[in-house]
Amino acid sequence: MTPPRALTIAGSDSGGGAGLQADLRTFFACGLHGMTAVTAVTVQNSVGVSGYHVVPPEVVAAQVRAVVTDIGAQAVKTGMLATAGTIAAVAGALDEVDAGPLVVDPVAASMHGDPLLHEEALASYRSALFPRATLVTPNLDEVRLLTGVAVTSRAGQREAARVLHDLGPRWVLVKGGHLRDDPECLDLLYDGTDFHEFTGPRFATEHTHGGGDTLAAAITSALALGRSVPEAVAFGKGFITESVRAAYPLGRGTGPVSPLWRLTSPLP
Ligand SMILES: Nc1ncnc2c1ncn2[C@@H]1O[C@H](COP(=O)(O)OP(=O)(O)O)[C@@H](O)[C@H]1O
Ligand SMILES: Cc1ncc(COP(=O)(O)OP(=O)(O)O)c(N)n1
Repeated sequence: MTPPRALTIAGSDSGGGAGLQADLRTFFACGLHGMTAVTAVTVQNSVGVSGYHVVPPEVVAAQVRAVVTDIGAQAVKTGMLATAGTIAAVAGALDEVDAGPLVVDPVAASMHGDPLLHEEALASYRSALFPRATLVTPNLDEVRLLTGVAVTSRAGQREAARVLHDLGPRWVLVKGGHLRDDPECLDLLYDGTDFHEFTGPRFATEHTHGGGDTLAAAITSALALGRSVPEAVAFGKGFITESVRAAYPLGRGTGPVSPLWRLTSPLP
């Protein structure tokens, strides 16, 4: 039987921990057929990102059209989009096709602080992509860049969610992984009226590379399977919690979260 399909529009992480590699692993672990529109090729390992090459925006848009018009998609996720030109091309291509709910993870930098987005592209996120999004999933650094709101508490997450929702997305998920003094990890979902809190344990690990990608890809998977946004976020939160629990060290630096916890044991 043909499984449901999801598309990620994202950059490649040569180290395999984040970006489209994390998205594909997650789609696969959730039982979906995953597809990619590659936006950038990063030179990346467990220590950081030493450079990246941007794929021409028209090639990104062509990848989106090629897979959605032939194979079809029940949901789409965006990750590293890198430039204002790519954001405009992605918005234009998604307007031409029916690809289901759109989850926008507005990736701005790696967890090591290496920039993955041109500064002028922040305005394009606000004007071109957020109004089209079913859900946006910023971390607290991205919240500050996009809104100017510096979140230091759970109350601050609510304030930021209100400001982000005014930019046009149907739903906002303000992730709380960076509130390191909070003994739990609270992710806050907002639809302009009601707040929904999703809380999980905070594990004492530095190996959280690809965590934001994995959460957003798990939510995208559940949306592709027809779940509502609150149901999909509840699924995603459970999925990322187990993926952080299963994270492993890699190389000299930071290891990835592991969506593979959901699979059966490896080959004998
Ligand atoms: N140490 C941790 N233990 C458990 N969950 C975590 C931990 N760090 C982050 N998370 C969860 O991983 C997801 C992504 O977290 P966050 O760090 O906020 O965003 P990003 O990975 O995009 O920087 C969120 O669901 C967050 O609550
Ligand atoms: C190609 C690419 N896309 C996204 C990221 C961000 O991953 P990471 O640094 O682990 O941050 P979160 O996934 O936790 O938001 C990346 N490094 N490379």
